[in-house]
Amino acid sequence: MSDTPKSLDALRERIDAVDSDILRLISERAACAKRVAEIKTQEDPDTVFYRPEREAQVLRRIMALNEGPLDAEEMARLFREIMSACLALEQPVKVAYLGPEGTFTQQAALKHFGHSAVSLPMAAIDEVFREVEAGAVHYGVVPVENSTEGVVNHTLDSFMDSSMRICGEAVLRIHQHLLVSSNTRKDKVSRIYSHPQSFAQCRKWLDAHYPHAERVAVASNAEAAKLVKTEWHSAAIAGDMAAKLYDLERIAEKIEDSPDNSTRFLIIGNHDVPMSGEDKTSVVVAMRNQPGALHELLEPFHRHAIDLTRLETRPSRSGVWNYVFFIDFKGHRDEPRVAAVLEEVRLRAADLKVLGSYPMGVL
Ligand SMILES: C=C(O[C@@H]1C=C(C(=O)O)C=C[C@H]1O)C(=O)O
Repeated sequence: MSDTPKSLDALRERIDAVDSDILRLISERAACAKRVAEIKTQEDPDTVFYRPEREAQVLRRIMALNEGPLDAEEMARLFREIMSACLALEQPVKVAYLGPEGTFTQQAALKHFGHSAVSLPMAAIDEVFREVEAGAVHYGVVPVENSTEGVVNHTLDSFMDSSMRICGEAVLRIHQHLLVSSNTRKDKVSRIYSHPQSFAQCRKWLDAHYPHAERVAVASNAEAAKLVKTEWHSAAIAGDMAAKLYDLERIAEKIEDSPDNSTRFLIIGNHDVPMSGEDKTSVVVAMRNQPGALHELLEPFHRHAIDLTRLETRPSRSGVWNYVFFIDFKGHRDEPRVAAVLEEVRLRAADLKVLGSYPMGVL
């Protein structure tokens, strides 16, 4: 900016003027979003205002237009919050997540929907599914895979019995910290609480730094953080949200063994999402138990040059030696190429369920 003023007073004056512009523009944007909501209501009185594909497009556009000095992700996060606030004017999105409060899943929910969403903690993954199914909330957020520890089987299994659709995904970088309370004797830590996944993600660090401490697995990191408050010889492994919520001190930060430790979460809802331009599709397929079944299943994807992003095998609950495959791939079910593959797979499979086509995670 060549016309940036030089003195402190002049710069502050300039910032005030820019803030007035930002304020006016955000208000103008909010008024437009309100008007969109009115039009949607006229078209369908029971409409859900939130549109995952449109929000993904807005964020991608902002990231592409951004020229700095803020980086594109930081800018998109700001716009994420503006959209969240605009939407809440009409109807805050209600989201159930795998709780308790302070878990990484809550962090993922707020990252995806913004802080104006109403987030409600559930005690178990199937409860999240049930809340969405019952219409008590608009969406649910559940973890599905971690880059270090692999798949969350419980989430995949829940899809087998449910008619819920996948409406989005969110990927979160996971940083684990060793936390203590103000009562803890830091030199006397003999017990560490955490969720089994977190222990697994920090195994080498723990072996090196606390080889003799007892490791006690609990239902969530937030639960671990809570327990530490009551014991002078205990510490917990958990993330930032739990540390803040329970007012704990980090005595060691980012103790995960892998520097790019991340977890993928799925947004579940009860409707199909239109194309956003960069989408993924998730399906579950049951194959007849015969030689070459997996090859037969994957061949159409290869022939149509469809990019598989994940393949998981789970034992089917019906029949001892039958397997089901969870497959994620790039593309939307409304694209002719994807529709053609799905049709071929349907003919070869004992059963095919499309869990959803949804925008690839933006943030
Ligand atoms: C304004 C709309 O409704 C909601 C708000 C959006 C926004 O603030 O940009 C985007 C999509 C919807 O979640 C819309 O559909 O365009």
